Amino acid sequence: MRILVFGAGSLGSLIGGLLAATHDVTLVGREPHVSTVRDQGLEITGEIETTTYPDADTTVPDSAELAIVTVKSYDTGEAAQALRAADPDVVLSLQNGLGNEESLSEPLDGAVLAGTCTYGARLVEPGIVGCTGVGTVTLGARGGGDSAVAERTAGAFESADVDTTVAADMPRRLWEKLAINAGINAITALARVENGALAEGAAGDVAARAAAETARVARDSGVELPDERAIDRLEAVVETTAPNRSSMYQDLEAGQRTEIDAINGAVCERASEPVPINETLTALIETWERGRNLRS
Ligand SMILES: NC(=O)C1=CN([C@@H]2O[C@H](COP(=O)(O)OP(=O)(O)OC[C@H]3O[C@@H](n4cnc5c(N)ncnc54)[C@H](O)[C@@H]3O)[C@@H](O)[C@H]2O)C=CC1
Ligand SMILES: CC(C)(CO)C(=O)C(=O)O
Repeated sequence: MRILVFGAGSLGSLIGGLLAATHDVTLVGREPHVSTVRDQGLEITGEIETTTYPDADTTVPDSAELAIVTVKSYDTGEAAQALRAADPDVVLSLQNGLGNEESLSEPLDGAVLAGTCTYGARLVEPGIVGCTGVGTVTLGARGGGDSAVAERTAGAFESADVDTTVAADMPRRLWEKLAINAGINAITALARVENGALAEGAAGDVAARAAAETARVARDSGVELPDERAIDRLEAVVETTAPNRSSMYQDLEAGQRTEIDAINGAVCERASEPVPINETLTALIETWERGRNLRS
């Protein structure tokens, strides 16, 4: 399959690098990473050790069967505009947060699939990406239901040994992942603690309330997600990722913009009643970003 990965940072390089073992892959990213990959191949280290040879460029090729989007959520609009030149048959977002599929489907004609990914990735240096956790890609029709396009796409991932599940309930799965990120990311970033610090105590209670608020907004949006399920999933991820620094904590440490708008901000935006925990977390992270001139 001719695949383009838009956003060859940590996750895009890992997934694109793995897919390049059996597919014709182009990584679209920034210098000096793309030149290094073109000249020397992409080295994957950590829990998976291999080198593959995707093509790499700073602009999109003129066609693609599948475009996988792995930019940060605040860059999705720009990615969608850039992808118009490739006119991909199918577009798949593996990003965190809510709203990415909507931003992609507006300017693009191809089918847009929703996805989540529990692989862990970190760009170590140009040409080298670390796999910090072997996980699963879950994908399916963005509105839910069966999808032959999703089955074909999953087949392409499986043929490259990327563990993949096709789900007929992607809206619920996106909200479930959102509840986990809404509970963990901003709190660990503000308190400068690893995920495991939320296993007990006051911060853990606040995280559970953020996840429960998210579940309530999901139900108001027509997605069946009980509070208990959202909190159970949150607690399970806190336990399995206990030593991790959340992506938002890492963004704050690096002085970079966060995905707050697509996580806690997305809960606030869709809420028809007050969601005080999500509102507070959003306001605090936004204030930090403004102080750093990271948002207008
Ligand atoms: N890193 C991880 O382990 C995981 C990340 N995610 C999600 O995946 C998404 C991406 O995360 P990361 O890979 O960590 O971020 P990242 O910042 O490492 O990668 C994004 C890359 O996109 C590139 N990019 C942005 N706009 C571009 C443009 N117009 N042209 C070319 N390149 C462009 C950036 O330069 C950057 O290298 C986020 O939504 C994140 O929450 C989800 C699961 C795991
Ligand atoms: C699941 C979790 C919270 C793992 O750290 C994550 O997705 C993130 O950090 O963005």
